[in-house]
Amino acid sequence: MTIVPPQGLRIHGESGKPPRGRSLRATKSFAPGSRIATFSNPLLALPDAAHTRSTCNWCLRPGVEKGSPLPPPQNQAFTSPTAAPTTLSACTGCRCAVYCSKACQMAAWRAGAHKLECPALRRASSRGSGGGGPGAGAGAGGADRSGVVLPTPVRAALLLLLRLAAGDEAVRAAVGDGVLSGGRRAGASDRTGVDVMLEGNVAGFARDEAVWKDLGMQAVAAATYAGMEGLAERAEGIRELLCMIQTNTFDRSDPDTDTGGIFLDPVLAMANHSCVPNAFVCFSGRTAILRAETQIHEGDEIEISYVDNTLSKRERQEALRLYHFQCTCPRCVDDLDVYQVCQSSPLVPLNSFSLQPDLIRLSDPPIDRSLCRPVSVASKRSSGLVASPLERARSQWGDCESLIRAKMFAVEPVPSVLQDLLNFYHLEKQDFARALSLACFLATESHPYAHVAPFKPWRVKGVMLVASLLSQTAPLAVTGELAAACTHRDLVAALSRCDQVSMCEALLRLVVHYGPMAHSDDWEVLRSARELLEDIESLQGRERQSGLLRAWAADPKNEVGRTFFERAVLRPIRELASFALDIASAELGPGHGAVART
Ligand SMILES: C[S@@+](CC[C@H](N)C(=O)[O-])C[C@H]1O[C@@H](n2cnc3c(N)ncnc32)[C@H](O)[C@@H]1O
Repeated sequence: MTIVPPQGLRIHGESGKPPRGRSLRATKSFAPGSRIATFSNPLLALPDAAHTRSTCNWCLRPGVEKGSPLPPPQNQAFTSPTAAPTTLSACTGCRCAVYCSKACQMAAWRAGAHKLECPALRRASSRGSGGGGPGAGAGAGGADRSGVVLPTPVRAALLLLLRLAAGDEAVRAAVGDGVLSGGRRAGASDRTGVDVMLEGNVAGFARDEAVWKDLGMQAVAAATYAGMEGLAERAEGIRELLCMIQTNTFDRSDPDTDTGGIFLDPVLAMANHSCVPNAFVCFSGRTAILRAETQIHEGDEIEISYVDNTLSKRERQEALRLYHFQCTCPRCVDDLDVYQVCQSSPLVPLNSFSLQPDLIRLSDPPIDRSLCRPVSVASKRSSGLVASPLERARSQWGDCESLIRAKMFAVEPVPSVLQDLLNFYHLEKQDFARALSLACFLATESHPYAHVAPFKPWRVKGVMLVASLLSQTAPLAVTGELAAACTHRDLVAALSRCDQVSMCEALLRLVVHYGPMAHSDDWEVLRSARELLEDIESLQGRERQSGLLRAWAADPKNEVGRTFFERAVLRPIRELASFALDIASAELGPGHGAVART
């Protein structure tokens, strides 16, 4: 079995060799936003336990299981407005895995080893019904009448174990033979010339007693369901396998498109981490796409960020603990904030076609660090225990105040708190005008500094959200219903003065331009934008505005098009954004609930 890295990439270095083991290197240059490589034959691509019944277990498309009640309405900004939910049917053998078509079921049976997994899942259902089987406490999962849903790492280990025992060479190259025997793992490089044996950081995991114990329970569960129980050494080998899974598996969750799952490819797993990465990974079904974030030259190491790299140093280091290394990237060494990273980024000029085309402002932001005190508990993660987005936002508002005084709107937790409040207005209260004001603020004052490349998925999604909210407020403004739906009189008045349709069209043109670089041509967000743009283009009487916006999109320096964009799009977006902080302070600050009415 020869593992060949995709064209444009090679694996460099030796496993376990300080300071960072092997790495991925570019064998040619890549421009920002370009596709470096596609990985479409992964070792593992599975829904996580929470999504096992709401995702096709082969193509990973979200859907609804036959006979289940429809889920609550999705965030319409990110899903195609005309798309009907995909129907999923359960495998009649295990009653656990669900598929969107016979073709997917067949593919999973043959290529995805469901043939091996199905009897093991049946075994798990019969032992674990009631949720009490081995490993049931090791993560999400549990049993119901439809068959057991195993915790994600247990199912991943089970599948790899079964494939290994069946002589699967790709699995053997990645995890070695020792997993089955408990002995030292045999190197794959002896046979293939390319060492893709996955790093497990076993000693690092073993240092944490609680984690080690949990991995041990998961190993016993996987061995039991695989029918391999009994050998203590084997459970040790499987615990090592679980360490490899933890270290190398990507989380492909995206709450905006309702996807959740894991992905493992032994070549992509060779990419090391940096908090100022030059590449990023996105997922489309069973495929991972590696894209250049900055200009990459031949010979450069490809570095991705394993964690949300807009977080503070302390939070990034906390999130990186799972990987057992100390990050020495320039951002960590000098403890740079997102504004400092942005100021020195070579990507700033790309923003001339964006919602923040003022390049001087990006390079020299109008912030005052002296007004900012250290944030005490800023953590998106630790606040996850708080019940609702609104409560979470309220609990963190205190940490935002000094950052807001310093005008550092791109530093966490400000963007997360405003996003939570936006979601509250959008999805719970359906106050689209207030949600729109917050979305305009984030898209102009936070996202461009935190994600300098305008093709970064988070930026594109932020623009799409503004467009989608405008598509909801525009008809309400025409019928006069906006004032009834939103009590903020000045905001409603400002919105009524705007040419909302032109604003929406301009934003959709940005999404359609950057979407393929952010992700792929069949990205849900892009599909949604194209549909909406088609609807707008078919509207009568807008030929002049559409012509000007087309000219601006074709050449952002075009004088006439640019002037129209600035007057009809940018200026109103800034005006709508100007209400955002008052809205937030009225809703989240002391005496909250006294929502501004003027
Ligand atoms: C997904 S693997 C990456 C490939 C790995 N270097 C190898 O040889 O298998 C993740 C592991 O690589 C190492 N690693 C990744 N980024 C690193 C960095 N910036 N500095 C030091 N070690 C790093 C850590 O051991 C981490 O747990």
